[in-house]
Amino acid sequence: MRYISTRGSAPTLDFRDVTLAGLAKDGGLYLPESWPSFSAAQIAAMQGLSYVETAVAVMLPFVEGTLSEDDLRTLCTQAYGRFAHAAVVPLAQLDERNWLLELFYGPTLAFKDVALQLLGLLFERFLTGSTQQVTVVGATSGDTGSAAIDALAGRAGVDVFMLHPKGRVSDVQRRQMTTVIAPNIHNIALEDASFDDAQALVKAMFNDPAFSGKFALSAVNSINWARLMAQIVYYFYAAVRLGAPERPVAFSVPTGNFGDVFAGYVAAKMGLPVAKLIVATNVNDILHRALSAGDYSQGTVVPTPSPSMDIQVSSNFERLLFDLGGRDGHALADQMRGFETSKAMRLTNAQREGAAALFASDRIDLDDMALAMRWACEASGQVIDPHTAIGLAAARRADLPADVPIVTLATAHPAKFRDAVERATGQRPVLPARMGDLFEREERYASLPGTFEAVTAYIAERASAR
Ligand SMILES: Cc1ncc(COP(=O)(O)O)c(C=O)c1O
Ligand SMILES: N[C@@H](CCOP(=O)(O)O)C(=O)O
Repeated sequence: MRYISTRGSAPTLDFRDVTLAGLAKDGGLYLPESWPSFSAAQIAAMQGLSYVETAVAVMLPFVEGTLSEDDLRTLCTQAYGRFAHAAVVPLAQLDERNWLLELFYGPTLAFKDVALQLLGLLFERFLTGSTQQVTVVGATSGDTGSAAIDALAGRAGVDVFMLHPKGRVSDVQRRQMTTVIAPNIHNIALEDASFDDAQALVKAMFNDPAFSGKFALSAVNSINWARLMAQIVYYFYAAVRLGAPERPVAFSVPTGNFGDVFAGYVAAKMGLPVAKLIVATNVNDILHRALSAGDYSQGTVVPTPSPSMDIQVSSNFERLLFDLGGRDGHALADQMRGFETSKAMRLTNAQREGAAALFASDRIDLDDMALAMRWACEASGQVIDPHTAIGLAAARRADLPADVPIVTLATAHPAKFRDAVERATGQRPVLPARMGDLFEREERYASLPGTFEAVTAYIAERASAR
């Protein structure tokens, strides 16, 4: 499989190089040059497969030419062996039509582990025995950072610099990052910054050829294709358990950077019968405005109890616009440059019509989020986190035929956001025993102004030039 950039002028890469590359050299995002597809019979054959075997079946076409089927199976067995549930990502039923896909049984209690546990092993595999060293620069609103740090701490050949907006992540999220004291892990709290500021800094570092070349930059955010590839798997895994390929299934996805739901789009492109992908945002609603009215314009980020979705520039939306717009990299590069200058953009008719065929969207405010948390408790005794609640609120008011099951992606364990959960439900979720002594551990991080100069100087002092 070869990978191409959304902006049409970066070199095409194989799976190994795309995994280590991060942002493409033309500022675009990589994606496969064509979508692999499965027949109904091949999807039916996934019924009854374990999570690991489903992962091998779904991901094999994407790694072709770089990893053998046995290599992929070994990596998936190791990655998903760390999950604290035999099903890896179990389904829980809420009522006749609503289901939760619980994606938070990994080491850091959020769906990011599903992809990052595998990505950590892929980095190790691709760097072991080579003289290549990489510097991972990442931006996080809490969950990517903790999952990436768990996956990469202590690994040879990789330094990690993780930027989070100071004071805008939960205490559990922050401690999961800042208490990992490994020589290759560097946490940076950006003062007076949002996640968007952190993400913009990461992209600026990639777009500075001198800096990115000198330090061999690499990415763990969902700009990295391998992140999304690993997330496609659970759409197949859930849908075949609920009757696919005979029965279409809808998914409601709490959304920020559009990575998780883009993986659902890819699953549909690969032949999975997806009735609808519901894009659920909090009040930081750029994606809802884009999908419902064609208006992709950046607002000011408002801090909410679902901090991981406090995002107003959704990186992976570019991948969707590219695919829906006929994969014209030069036209998309113009459109994205316009957005970068004016902070606003209109979707083309082709993009709007293409999106409307598969996507619905909703914006969930604080009251509706809290109502969904209380409903889940009352309907089935489930305590859910604020991000999952946003997905569930959107699922419950989606306009879909009554016989279509709706799977809400449960993206984080409620204990990661225990203050917000307690405020909404009166119940304080307890951190799983495997989180051990998180609140007793020493924290270590640097506080820096959110400027390119301050952050690159900090990285340059600590990362060795390659
Ligand atoms: C708990 C949680 N839910 C939902 C999201 C949104 O996912 P995405 O950015 O892939 O849209 C995130 C962060 O990305 C998250 O950490
Ligand atoms: N919600 C994310 C933000 C980064 O998104 P990513 O999927 O692009 O890594 C987080 O928790 O850090």
